Amino acid sequence: MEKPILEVDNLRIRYGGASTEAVRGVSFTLGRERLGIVGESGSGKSTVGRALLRLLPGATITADKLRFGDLDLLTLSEREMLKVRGRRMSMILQDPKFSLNPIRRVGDQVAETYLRHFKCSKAEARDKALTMLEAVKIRDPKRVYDQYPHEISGGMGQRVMIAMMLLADPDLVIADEPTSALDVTVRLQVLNILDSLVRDRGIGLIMISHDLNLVRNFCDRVLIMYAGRVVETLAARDLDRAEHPYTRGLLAAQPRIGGGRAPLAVLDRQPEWLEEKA
Ligand SMILES: Nc1ncnc2c1ncn2[C@@H]1O[C@H](COP(=O)(O)OP(=O)(O)OP(=O)(O)O)[C@@H](O)[C@H]1O
Repeated sequence: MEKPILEVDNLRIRYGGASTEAVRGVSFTLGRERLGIVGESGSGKSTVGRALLRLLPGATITADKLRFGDLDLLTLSEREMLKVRGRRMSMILQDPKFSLNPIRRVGDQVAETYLRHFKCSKAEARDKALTMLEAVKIRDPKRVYDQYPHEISGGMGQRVMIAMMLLADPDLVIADEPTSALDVTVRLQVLNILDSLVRDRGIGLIMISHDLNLVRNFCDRVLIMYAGRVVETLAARDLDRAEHPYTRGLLAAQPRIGGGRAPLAVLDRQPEWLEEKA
């Protein structure tokens, strides 16, 4: 069997000063696949994603295992972590506006990412950046290269972020609600690009989302998180056969087109869902 890209065992995260853990014993492995993490707001999805990149200043992260390829993410020095972040492991966030520097041209920011990771001339980095903008289906890459972030649309911005990430050729991409700020057509384009990364480049992709329909259609497997723990893991195609009452509740709370005017189900939470061994 192929070695997993990521192995997470009993991951626990406590924000400084918090009385309870935000993540309570999460375990999963990731191969060259699309893994969805879903759950309501505050269930700990983003905290898990950021912990993998060790982007949680002030939080305490413990685990029985937190391995990324041959690296132990728990013991890696910050200096070594700098080589991993953005190079071997990347994150795409919901809104590219917060990730791009507003006062620098888009293309220069992409080229700079390449210069940061690889030794080459500025002209080579520019060529590489243009190739990558083209690879993410930006039609006029030379024009976009010279634009500022406020001059491009959200969908274009998201593709620029993906281009930046691709330059480094990562093994793992964590996409945190990457399409929720996009309209449906652009959303599909961005999903297609992410999908081809998994199929053509063999990366592992973690897709953090609120959207059960999205993960059902896009992912291979899904982790359902509730109050900091994984309550259920299942193949995306089996989502409708989920057994945990929380997952069933989430599914029942999805609005359906053509579903008539019946009131939406309200999730009735049970105290035992909070217990570590459900
Ligand atoms: N920087 C922080 N400091 C303290 N507590 C935090 C911080 N970030 C998140 N939390 C807490 O950790 C818990 C998990 O939050 P997290 O953002 O991971 O959830 P989420 O499932 O990703 O939610 P959302 O879908 O709204 O992004 C929440 O209780 C949240 O209030």
